[in-house]
Amino acid sequence: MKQDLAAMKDIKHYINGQYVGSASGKLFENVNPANGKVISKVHEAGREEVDAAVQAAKAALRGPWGKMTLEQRTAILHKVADGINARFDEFLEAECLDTGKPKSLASHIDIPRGAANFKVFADMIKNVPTESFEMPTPDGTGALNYAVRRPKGVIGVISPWNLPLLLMTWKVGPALACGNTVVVKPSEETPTTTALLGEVMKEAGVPDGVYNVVHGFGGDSAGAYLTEHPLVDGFTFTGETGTGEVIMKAAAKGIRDISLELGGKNAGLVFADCDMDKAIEGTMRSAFANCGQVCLGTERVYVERSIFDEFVRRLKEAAEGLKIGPPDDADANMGPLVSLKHREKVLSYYQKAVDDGATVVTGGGVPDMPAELAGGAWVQPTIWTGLADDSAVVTDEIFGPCCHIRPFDTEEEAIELANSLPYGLASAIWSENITRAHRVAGQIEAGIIWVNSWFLRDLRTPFGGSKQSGIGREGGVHSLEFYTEMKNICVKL
Ligand SMILES: NC(=O)c1ccc[n+]([C@@H]2O[C@H](COP(=O)([O-])OP(=O)(O)OC[C@H]3O[C@@H](n4cnc5c(N)ncnc54)[C@H](O)[C@@H]3O)[C@@H](O)[C@H]2O)c1
Ligand SMILES: N/C(=C\C=C\C=O)C(=O)O
Repeated sequence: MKQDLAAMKDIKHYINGQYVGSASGKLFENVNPANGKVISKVHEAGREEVDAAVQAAKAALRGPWGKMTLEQRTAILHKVADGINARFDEFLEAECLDTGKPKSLASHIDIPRGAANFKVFADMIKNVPTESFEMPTPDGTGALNYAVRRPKGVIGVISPWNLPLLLMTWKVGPALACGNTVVVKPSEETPTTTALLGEVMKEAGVPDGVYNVVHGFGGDSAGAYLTEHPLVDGFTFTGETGTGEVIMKAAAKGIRDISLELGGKNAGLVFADCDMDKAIEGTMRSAFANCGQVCLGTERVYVERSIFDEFVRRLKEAAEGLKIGPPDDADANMGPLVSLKHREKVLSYYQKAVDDGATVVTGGGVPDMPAELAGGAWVQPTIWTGLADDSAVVTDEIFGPCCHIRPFDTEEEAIELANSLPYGLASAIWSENITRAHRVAGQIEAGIIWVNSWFLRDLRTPFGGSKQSGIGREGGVHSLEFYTEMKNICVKL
């Protein structure tokens, strides 16, 4: 059963505990974004494969998985986490081949969190209480109410390409901990680690049909077929806001619940009373980490006027100090974008910035790379100033290694600027005046606020976006709320 990575040249669906190809024989290419070379061929699921996966997931709810005790289920999820860690290097290699991200990044974030997401929720579900109420009744004997949690059923999981294993297991971990079964449709850009996880699930003792994977695209492909399937009981989606709208519409047919983690255009607020070293280090990571392909990243930086010139100069210095290179380059701290197609989008904004009159502080184009990497989706880390607040570069999510820096004069102005867009995902506030930091944090219209930090993650906390950045919260008990149905039982005494 064990397929090493080399065998993953032909990435099949994982349905009912088996790797299966598409009946249509339709395949698409999985390309290495660091050099443009084809890594593998991937089977594109038709309605037939998606139906087989959903039927397997439905049946598994009534099989051994549905009959297991909480202890048995959570013990298996710990084994899944151990299985990922036992094959750490394979997952690392697969993730970095698919995304081009530096191994130094994926080995600290993507893969460890891929395992942790199973352990955290296996432990959480064992310790979360429900509720009970005693009530009086006219005849004086009273009644007892108590609530119990039950799995929602078959969960459709649709995940993005920027943190493929992390963001997929951030959903699959709690979904399985709560006793559900899943059908996962990973991004067409990054299929491998989701496919590989099927082997780990099998080895850990996850019964067939509990974890299913179908590959393909969105509209008119596997993604849409999954959201249109009537036997799916709920959907959890992470991706672009526009895609979230489409999925929400599909979920409405049959009244299926949705959890949406969507796009953002996050603001960093840098006050003159900040610790400049911290603010530069944090803003540099939030603008350029993962080649700027992090939903929580900062693409808008608002800096108090008195320190504006110094901040711009130092962030320029930091950006120009980044080492751009392929995953195996131990010194690289920025890889390529995920695809040439995504690079076209990012470079169109680089051009738009110039057309709109921006000052290009640094970057704005494509770096010179060695011949063997010339086919990769490389871009320069880029900083702009001088754009109008309504420039598309300042209002649209670009999802690349770039940010626009704008001065402000008052706290009220900074808050108004931060809240000026329909997005509301995350924000970072840099100030050593803790009263001010708390005051400003309470007024920013976003789901996730960091003060003097960025991407510091406690997995028990509520994670999600406001406004057009999402619906619902993941993390801690908030995930359990989505992946279970609460049932109240009232007993007349
Ligand atoms: N809020 C968060 O936690 C979070 C985290 C990571 C990424 N994101 C967002 O994700 C986006 C980048 O990821 P992406 O480009 O993969 O997003 P995307 O919306 O293009 O695709 C995400 C997933 O949805 C699928 N999909 C696309 N159209 C579909 C349809 N009509 N029906 C069903 N499935 C469909 C894709 O195949 C992919 O698997 C950015 O906007 C980023 O902000 C948000
Ligand atoms: N959901 C999480 C990260 C999202 C990153 C977005 O690109 C997480 O850390 O749990």
